[in-house]
Amino acid sequence: MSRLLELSGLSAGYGGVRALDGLDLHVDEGEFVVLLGPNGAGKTTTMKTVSGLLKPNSGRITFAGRDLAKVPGWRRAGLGLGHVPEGRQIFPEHTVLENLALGGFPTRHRRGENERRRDELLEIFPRLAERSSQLAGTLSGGEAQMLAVARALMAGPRLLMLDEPSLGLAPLKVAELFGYLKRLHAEHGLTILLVEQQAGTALRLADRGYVLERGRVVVEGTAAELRDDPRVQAAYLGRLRQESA
Ligand SMILES: Nc1ncnc2c1ncn2[C@@H]1O[C@H](COP(=O)(O)OP(=O)(O)OP(=O)(O)O)[C@@H](O)[C@H]1O
Repeated sequence: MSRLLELSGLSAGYGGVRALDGLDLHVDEGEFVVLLGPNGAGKTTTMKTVSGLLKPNSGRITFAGRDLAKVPGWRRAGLGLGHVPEGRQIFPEHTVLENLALGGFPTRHRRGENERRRDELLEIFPRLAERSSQLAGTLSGGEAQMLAVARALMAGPRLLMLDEPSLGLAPLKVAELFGYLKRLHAEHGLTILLVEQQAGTALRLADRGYVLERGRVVVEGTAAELRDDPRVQAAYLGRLRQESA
């Protein structure tokens, strides 16, 4: 498996707040990797520095063999970096189809390619097909989250980063959304980096994971290793039990 994303010695922060403190992690092509950790550990900040929303203070981000230091944020989607940020950020005044069309914008595909991709995504997310002309602002939370994921996929990313997509969703909707992610990974070979508070669910889907604390990696391993790790169990056991109940 070839290395798709690599962060080495990454430090970043907000004014005087140090959010990432020498972070090292990687995602290989075709992997499903999860980032776990308590509130404020630096998970969202990690994604923001990768997508270019926040400039790191030091360290290096390499994507598909390319140092991202000199690649501005707005060009990173075109390189194959898809980011579904916390809070979805779809365009509420536009329809489902218009949101999808805007998602295809960063990559200049051949004529017809965006339409083909859109139709494929509407097949994967039939609920969006049923609501194709509905305004995005009137979708339910679960539908809006699916639209945010589908919109990011319109650009044909090599890596899809998702920041707590389960936030605010009812358990059944979380299961449905994660079912789609699993399928996109298993059947379409999509590489995924997922930030998730629901550790048990995330570790059932992922190949590998990292636990962050205070901007550093404190545990890393395969999903099975993380599930068996006493530190992960101590931090997440209640949640793991709850989720598997
Ligand atoms: N815009 C900001 N201004 C100042 N400090 C910030 C800002 N965003 C995040 N921080 C701080 O940076 C640290 C890391 O935050 P981050 O959002 O990356 O954590 P997280 O692991 O994603 O947390 P959560 O699980 O609560 O979303 C925290 O201490 C947070 O308070």
